[in-house]
Amino acid sequence: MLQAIKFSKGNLEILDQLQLPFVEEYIPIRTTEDGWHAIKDMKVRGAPAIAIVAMLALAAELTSAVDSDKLSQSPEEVCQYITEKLAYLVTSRPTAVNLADAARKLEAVVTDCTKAPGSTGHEVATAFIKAAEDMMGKDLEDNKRIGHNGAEWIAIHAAKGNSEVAVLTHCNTGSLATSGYGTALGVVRSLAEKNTLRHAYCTETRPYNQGSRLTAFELVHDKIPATLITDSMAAALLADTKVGVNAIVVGADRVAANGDTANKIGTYALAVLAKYHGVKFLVAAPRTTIDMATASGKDIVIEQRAASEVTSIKGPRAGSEATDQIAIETVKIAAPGINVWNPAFDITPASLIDGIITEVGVVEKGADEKYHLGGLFDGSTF
Ligand SMILES: CSC[C@H]1O[C@H](OP(=O)(O)O)[C@H](O)[C@@H]1O
Repeated sequence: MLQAIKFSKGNLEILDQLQLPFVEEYIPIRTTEDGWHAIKDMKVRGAPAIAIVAMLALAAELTSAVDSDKLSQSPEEVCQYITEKLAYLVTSRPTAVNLADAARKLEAVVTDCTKAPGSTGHEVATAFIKAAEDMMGKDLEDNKRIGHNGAEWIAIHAAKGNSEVAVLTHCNTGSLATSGYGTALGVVRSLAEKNTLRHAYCTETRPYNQGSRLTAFELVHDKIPATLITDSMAAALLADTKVGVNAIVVGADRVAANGDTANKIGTYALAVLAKYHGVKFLVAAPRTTIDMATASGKDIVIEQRAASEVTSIKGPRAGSEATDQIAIETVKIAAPGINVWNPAFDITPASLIDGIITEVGVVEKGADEKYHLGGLFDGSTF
């Protein structure tokens, strides 16, 4: 399986996603500053992946101190250090909730450890490192459950009697956006594993091109029958009855308590198209992406990114050989001087979402046409 993140014996490496799919290079992340910049620069991206890399960057830093016996600070001092570093890491990207959720949970772990009678600074640091590693393992387990739950739901509610389905996905939500397998792309993988996938379609996802560079890379790697389309082709694809798209499955960066969902820019447009064409629209996300503290989509901060991501594009020169030394070049593609708007995400209202696929099950709206997501956390839904 493709691995965006490798963590072993305190050493963290990430696959530099700015160079994919043409160059596969793992780069070391040794400090929280390395982690912050890798997330900000989108060398690693994807809501779950940025949370995992942020926590493991701090874990790598602490491992270095623990292993070299430099950690002489008191439990309180180590806890304070971790708290400050977590607050710094959370500033790297604002929209995805997973990062803030992970920081909150792991801060609670170290706070509890600090309060334990006779605890040491070493034990507080070690508790953090273990919790960060455990988080990565749980994400992979959750993704496989999301994949299964989504594939089962689609077979029942979207296949329209067909034994195989065609699905469209947006952005990258696979092994390159998580600890492995993926969320929405995990549903595609599960459909393929169950031999119920007729074809997968992926959008290029301008301007960062997570779809054409990353999702297409994963689908080709896994030999899943798939076709790349430009974002502007989605409407024509849904209108094509010969293709017969059964469902659109996307990921999420933050699902608000009412089900409104922040996801990659272009998601909202796909949801409107799905509603118009009677195609099921599904959001796939672990519960770590569901933010019960945010009431609705209007309360979600949308990250604005640099104009250069729209006015230029990166890749190897056409015709250059696929070698390890391939040169990634930058090409300008917009008129100098034009203003640019580059929101990284948009909000899809819950009214356009037919189901939210989680690791514990697929949530649908109640008789009141509203999502009641609290039951995902107290066990009352599933
Ligand atoms: C499972 S990835 C979730 C989500 O994160 C991506 O955003 P980005 O590539 O900017 O980090 C995209 O919105 C995915 O759907």
